[in-house]
Amino acid sequence: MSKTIKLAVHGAAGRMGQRVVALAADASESSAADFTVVAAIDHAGHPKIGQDAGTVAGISQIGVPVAADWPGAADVVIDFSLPEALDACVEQCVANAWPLVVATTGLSEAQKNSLANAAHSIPIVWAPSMSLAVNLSMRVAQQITTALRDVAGGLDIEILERHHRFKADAPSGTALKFGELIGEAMADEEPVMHVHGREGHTGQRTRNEIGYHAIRVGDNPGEHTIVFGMLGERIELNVAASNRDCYAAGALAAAKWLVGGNDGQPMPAGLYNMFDVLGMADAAK
Ligand SMILES: NC(=O)C1=CN([C@@H]2O[C@H](COP(=O)(O)OP(=O)(O)OC[C@H]3O[C@@H](n4cnc5c(N)ncnc54)[C@H](OP(=O)(O)O)[C@@H]3O)[C@@H](O)[C@H]2O)C=CC1
Ligand SMILES: O=C(O)C1=N[C@H](C(=O)O)C[C@H](O)C1
Repeated sequence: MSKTIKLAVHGAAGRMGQRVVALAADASESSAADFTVVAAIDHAGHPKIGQDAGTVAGISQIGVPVAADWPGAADVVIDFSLPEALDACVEQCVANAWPLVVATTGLSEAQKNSLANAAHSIPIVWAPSMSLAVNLSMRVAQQITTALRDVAGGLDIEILERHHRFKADAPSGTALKFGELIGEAMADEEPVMHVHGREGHTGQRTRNEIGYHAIRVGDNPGEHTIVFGMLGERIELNVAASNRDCYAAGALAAAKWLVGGNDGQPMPAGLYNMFDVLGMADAAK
């Protein structure tokens, strides 16, 4: 029998943590052959503490309780938690030399710096969206921006994102990443301004701004629309999740990549993203 990857899930009782546990452990899922869930970690006060993580995730029992303690051994950790929970997770991974996938969004600048520091000693994949379709759309958005940035009459770019009513951060990490990449592709002499919503007498829109609009409705698992507006026509690039499994599957792919790289060798310490995992790091920008 081939060796499976020992996976610890941080934020295991949450919406995303449950889907990671389910995809990693459910025998009907193709990725289950690769992983053994060895720890399902959440905070000590969580009402699901002590319950079987498989049951919590809506699958059959996996013999691993949701617990606040870290395991004695793991090959890799996937984190879908809260910004305030992330620091302890990073500390554990550094102390134990565990590779880490960070999916949590809404991180502070200090937390981004400490992730970069931690990546001197362990390999980390950090991305605001683990979805293949989203990451591919980011590359497409860069290409559209490059192609149209000097169009006669000018180009206006606005980012609309829709998420479920429970989401804690706005705009989404994905929207901010779209904006960062598009801003680089705008490559104007003037600095890009990131404008969050508009209200009142705003005056005319300037050329060098990117607008962000965060919509919170019902149970939407995540949708991003990038509007490229010109005089006379527009392009709308829309990427939408039907459920959370695109993110969970992407996180598992990232975990597998950290442990086995592209050639079966573990990835060295460093800060990686989903472009690296998906082989899109060098895609035309
Ligand atoms: N990169 C990507 O592809 C994606 C990223 N995300 C991001 O992942 C994060 C989680 O999303 P989601 O699953 O919807 O959120 P949830 O709130 O459903 O899940 C977070 C889980 O972490 C728990 N938690 C809180 N504090 C701690 C702690 N100190 N230690 C361990 N666990 C803790 C929460 O418990 P409690 O409920 O009691 O607070 C909850 O069970 C968000 O930042 C979201 O934006 C989401 C989807 C895709
Ligand atoms: O909270 C969510 O649900 C999601 N958050 C991520 C983000 O902030 O970009 C990714 C995805 O859109 C779902």
